[in-house]
Amino acid sequence: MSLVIKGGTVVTADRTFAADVLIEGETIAAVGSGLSGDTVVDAAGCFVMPGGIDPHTHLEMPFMGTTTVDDYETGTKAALSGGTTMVVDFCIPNHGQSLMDAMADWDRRGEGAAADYSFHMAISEWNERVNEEMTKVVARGVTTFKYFMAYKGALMVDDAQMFASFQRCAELGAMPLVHAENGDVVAALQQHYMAIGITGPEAHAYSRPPDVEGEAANRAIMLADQAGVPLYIVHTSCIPAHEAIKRARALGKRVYGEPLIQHLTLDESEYFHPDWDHAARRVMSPPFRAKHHQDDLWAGLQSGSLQVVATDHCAFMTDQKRFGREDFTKIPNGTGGLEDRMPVLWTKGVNTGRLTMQEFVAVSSTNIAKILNLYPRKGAIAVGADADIVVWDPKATKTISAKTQKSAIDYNVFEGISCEGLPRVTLSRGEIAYKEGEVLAKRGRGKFIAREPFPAVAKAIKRWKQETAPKKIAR
Ligand SMILES: NC(=O)NCCC(=O)O
Ligand SMILES: [Zn+2]
Ligand SMILES: [Zn+2]
Repeated sequence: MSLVIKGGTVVTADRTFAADVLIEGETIAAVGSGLSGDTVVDAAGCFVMPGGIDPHTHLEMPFMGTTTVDDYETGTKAALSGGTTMVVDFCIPNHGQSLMDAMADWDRRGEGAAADYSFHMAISEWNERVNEEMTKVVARGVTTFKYFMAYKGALMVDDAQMFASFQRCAELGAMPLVHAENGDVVAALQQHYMAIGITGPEAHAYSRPPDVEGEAANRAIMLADQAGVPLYIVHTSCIPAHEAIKRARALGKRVYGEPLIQHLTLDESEYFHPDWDHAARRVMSPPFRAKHHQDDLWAGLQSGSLQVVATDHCAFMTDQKRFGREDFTKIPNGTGGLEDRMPVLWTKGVNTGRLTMQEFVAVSSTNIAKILNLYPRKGAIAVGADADIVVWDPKATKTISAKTQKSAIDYNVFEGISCEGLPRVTLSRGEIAYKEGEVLAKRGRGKFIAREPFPAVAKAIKRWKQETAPKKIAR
């Protein structure tokens, strides 16, 4: 069976051109003019782009005493409805749990996926067992490890643990990802605000100021450089963290930054809202920032110092947020965004002239496919690539509302935002997964995508370090 997407304009990260796209089975068989197939998808007036890849989600994740409500089924269906065809989710072992046991838990969760997915593995302790198990994790196709520099007493790791584990990443050709916030300072500031009686969601923002993120970003960059690994900094939300990344890149370090669609479009005033529920629903870490940080993040995407737009989709219901009614430190951290990332990014990015269409494709799909070693299987409109494609109607409009969303969450942090530019059809490995308002993809059709390590980067960094290492003077 073949399918042809006819009459559209193909947009990739580097080109825009009129072409049909022929799909045979799960992959792209031809890109050109006058193609025909058994099934025709009409793309007249539409852009045909690689499906989005969201590299930062927390589906059915136990966290802060509760579990996120979007599981792999509802989460990936929400993603498909918004033009995202792949997610990379965080596998987070319980304290003391073996990495491979945790992976088995996440494998079970992943069985519900309607779209393709992959994992990052969190490291929240360091010992011989973890050291050895990292090899098995990489052999399983999970080549990125996540380190939380915050969440003291729970997931947080210290510098010695990170450094040892980053060195192991270097040996394995794996890449570390960091949540960059100084967890000791956050914990102290949280205690301070509770002690002086500022117990509401506004204190969440007060206790996590931008410099706390900037310091941790700088520290993680230094540790990665000393260990000889590339580094990916998740949810880069503010000027100090972005400055750290810019400085590192200007010095030739392979450091990547990932702003979230929330940080690009929403600001800290949300936490000052008089309605407690409204403010608490927006509690996530790092918090939304003052507006001038947004301009800086957009500039990073424009200039290439930031490469990827993600969501950190971590959906807690209002009732779960209310666990922190008397104590903001108990509000589960996390917001939604999977189905809104692409429409909001298009509306606030392409429609305002902040991003070109090619830049949109780059930051929503192709760049992360390259960074995670998924390219060109994912993130490309090219012969042989998986047919993960979005047929994007730039004239279609909607106003975001929790009432009509696919996600299981009972509110939406983008509520009321009018979007112009939406998926008409989303294809996942050649199958029509979403069409004009309806998700057609079934639970369980999503596949786990194993990824290869990055030995070339590790080798290049190692070689350069040898080249530039301090040398004994022969006398
Ligand atoms: N971001 C957030 O607030 N929740 C999810 C966990 C994390 O990524 O820090
Ligand atoms: Zn985080
Ligand atoms: Zn996260």
